[in-house]
Amino acid sequence: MKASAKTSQFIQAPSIPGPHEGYMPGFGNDFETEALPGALPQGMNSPQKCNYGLYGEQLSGTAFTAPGHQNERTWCYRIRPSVKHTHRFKRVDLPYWKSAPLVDPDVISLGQYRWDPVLQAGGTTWLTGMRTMTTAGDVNTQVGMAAHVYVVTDSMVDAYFYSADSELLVVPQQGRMRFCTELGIIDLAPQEVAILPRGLVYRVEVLEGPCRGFVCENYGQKFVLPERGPIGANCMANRRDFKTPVAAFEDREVSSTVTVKWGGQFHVTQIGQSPLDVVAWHGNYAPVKYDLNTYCPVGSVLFDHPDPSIFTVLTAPSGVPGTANIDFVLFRDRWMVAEDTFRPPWYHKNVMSELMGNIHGQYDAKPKGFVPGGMSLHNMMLPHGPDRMAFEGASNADLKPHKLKDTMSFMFETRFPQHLTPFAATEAPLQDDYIDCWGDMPKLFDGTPGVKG
Ligand SMILES: O=C(O)Cc1cc(O)ccc1O
Ligand SMILES: [Fe+2]
Repeated sequence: MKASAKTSQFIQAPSIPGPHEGYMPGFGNDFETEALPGALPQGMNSPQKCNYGLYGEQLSGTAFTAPGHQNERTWCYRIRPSVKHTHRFKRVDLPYWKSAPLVDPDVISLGQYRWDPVLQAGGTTWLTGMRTMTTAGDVNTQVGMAAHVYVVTDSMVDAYFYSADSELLVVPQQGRMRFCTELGIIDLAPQEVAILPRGLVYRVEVLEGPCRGFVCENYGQKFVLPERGPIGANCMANRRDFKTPVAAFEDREVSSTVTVKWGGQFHVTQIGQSPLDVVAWHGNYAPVKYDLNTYCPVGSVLFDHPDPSIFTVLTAPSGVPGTANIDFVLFRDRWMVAEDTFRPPWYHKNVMSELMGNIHGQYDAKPKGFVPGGMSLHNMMLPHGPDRMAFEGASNADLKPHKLKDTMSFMFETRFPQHLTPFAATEAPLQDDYIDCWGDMPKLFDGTPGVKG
């Protein structure tokens, strides 16, 4: 695949190996990083004059008075204050990037749905290539989420974006992208994920295209690591495997645009320079990436299939304990060892809504039809489970230890019903025959005791 033009023009301290290699480990740590020596004030946030003539500016990710363990903010030392970047807005239309609430009377959302991978002609950027599949909750009251699929072929050139509405969890499935952000650079490939915090300005470059993947747009409280409970201090996602970029900045005076998502609408402003001009920063509100292959799955070691919450990578709380606004759940390669057990996911009806995407390989409950790049939706209280082929295979399998190889799928699970967008219902490659995968499930019951089928 052809690499698109690269536009990164960052300046970093000579000791830092290179934009794509400079990351700091930890989740929610208090980091400090500077791209020029001495740019970061020590012992205080607001000196009368900052070194290098920089401006000090705070980015508040939570309310000032949020409890200490949730309070997130970052102090930026930048060439210009952000207010010089973003004013005099004009409304722009990005017709495929939708926000909740969006309940189209012509669209039926209840049901079991599955889509083939979305394909698109070229010429799309991070903004124009975003296609909303479902929305849930309400962007204005900051509850719920949207699930998107993107196809991106072109880099954003002198064009920048931020979402005031949401943090974005990015799950690439194909291609490689670079997120050039105010706080540093994240390179992202399939089987990695990134979180772009609410309010953070960035542009997206295509390193190897076309790029396709999924985005969970979280309108609510930020993603955190789930409680491990009796599992203890280790396994599942470990904090040190999350990587936050070191400071990197651009000092470029060139006519540019900043597009802002705010209240479900998009607005653009024209500026005369790159807004990625943060030379140094410290704080705990920052973008992060995570390699899904570092996720240490814990599962059944004797019998039965535990609830999939055992595979939660990240959870965005809703305010109701244990009932997430969003859980991000990973089904990766692992050993299946349970004895005398139907090993795939059980048949299920759920108060939560389950949107799944396939990143790589085959999913055990759906050996056919749920392909990499594809998505499925099993909405609130809509039954689902293994298809006939998976049921028959697993009911008759020789239950020796078996490794599920070449498999990586995920779930965005929300407590709110997910509403299909018109794009998901009509333009996207919806599989009309999806529910037929259960249509010919045989009746095995014949009134007599004993094992059947
Ligand atoms: O395949 C699914 O739809 C998700 C799922 C996974 C699992 O391990 C148990 C139940 C369930 O619905
Ligand atoms: Fe389920």
